[in-house]
Amino acid sequence: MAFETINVDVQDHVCLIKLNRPEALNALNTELLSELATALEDADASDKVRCIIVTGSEKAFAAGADIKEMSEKSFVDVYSEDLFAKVSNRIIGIRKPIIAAVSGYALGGGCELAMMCDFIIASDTAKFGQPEINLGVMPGMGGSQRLTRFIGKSKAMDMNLTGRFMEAEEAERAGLVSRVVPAKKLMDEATGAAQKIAEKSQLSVMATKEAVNRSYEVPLAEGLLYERRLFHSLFATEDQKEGMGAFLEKREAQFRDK
Ligand SMILES: CC(C)(O)CC(=O)SCCNC(=O)CCNC(=O)[C@H](O)C(C)(C)COP(=O)(O)OP(=O)(O)OC[C@H]1O[C@@H](n2cnc3c(N)ncnc32)[C@H](O)[C@@H]1OP(=O)(O)O
Repeated sequence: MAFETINVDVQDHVCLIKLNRPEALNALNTELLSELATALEDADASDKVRCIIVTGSEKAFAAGADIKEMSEKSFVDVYSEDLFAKVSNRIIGIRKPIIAAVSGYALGGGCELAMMCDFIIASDTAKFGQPEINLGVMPGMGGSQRLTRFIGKSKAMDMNLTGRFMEAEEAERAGLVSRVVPAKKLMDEATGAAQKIAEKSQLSVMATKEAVNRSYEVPLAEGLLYERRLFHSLFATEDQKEGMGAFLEKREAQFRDK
């Protein structure tokens, strides 16, 4: 499928989705959000893809929702369309792992998009923020909820209420970002991580993603039970026999996703 606002490339089982509206710092308009969700769903359904990377440009992962597009909307428009919720639900429904490779600005919806991915690898130039407060609104795609769970109330309040940007190093310390690397090495680092994931059994990868995400939704006892059930269920797979057998035989495992 041909897309106008994103580029999609699949190599070695890794699908790279690059946001491509440089003239607007990858501002998330309706077209881009819809193309992104479609590309993610395509990758999720493809046998050729085992891990997904979402990235932007060196200057901007995404500078937020498209303010030009939003500026004329009324309550009735945004309430009826509910665009951000619809797109968010499509993104969080993806079962394969998604890495956000963030360089430059990840603001508003850009920061929220990165947080919907499974983990964030940032370049040392990355800047995260929820500056919606400066526009007379507030986050509408998870910035008041996910950010608070990721970095705690105090920092989330600070970012949401002052609209300040958080540099990569602080974001790593706060737990928003898993690794920070020099800008030039960002894509190598993200691709390396994606390839590592792509070598594992898809069954244990998907179950692990499901279990970690579950921890944000349910009390600990329920989460632990969910984890245990998934752990037990993996013993019904050939990949469990292969993984443990390979360890004992001191060889590389050859997973078949069965
Ligand atoms: C999803 C929700 C519901 O949570 C809501 C949101 O996401 S609201 C949006 C939140 N984001 C912002 O408020 C950030 C807005 N952008 C900026 O503050 C600045 O552009 C910057 C700090 C990221 C970069 O500044 P600078 O280097 O000076 O570049 P600019 O000249 O400002 O931008 C270049 C070009 O891009 C356009 N642009 C940037 N961001 C957006 C945006 N979010 N929507 C639409 N267009 C955007 C900007 O207007 C410039 O275009 P031209 O004026 O040159 O045509």
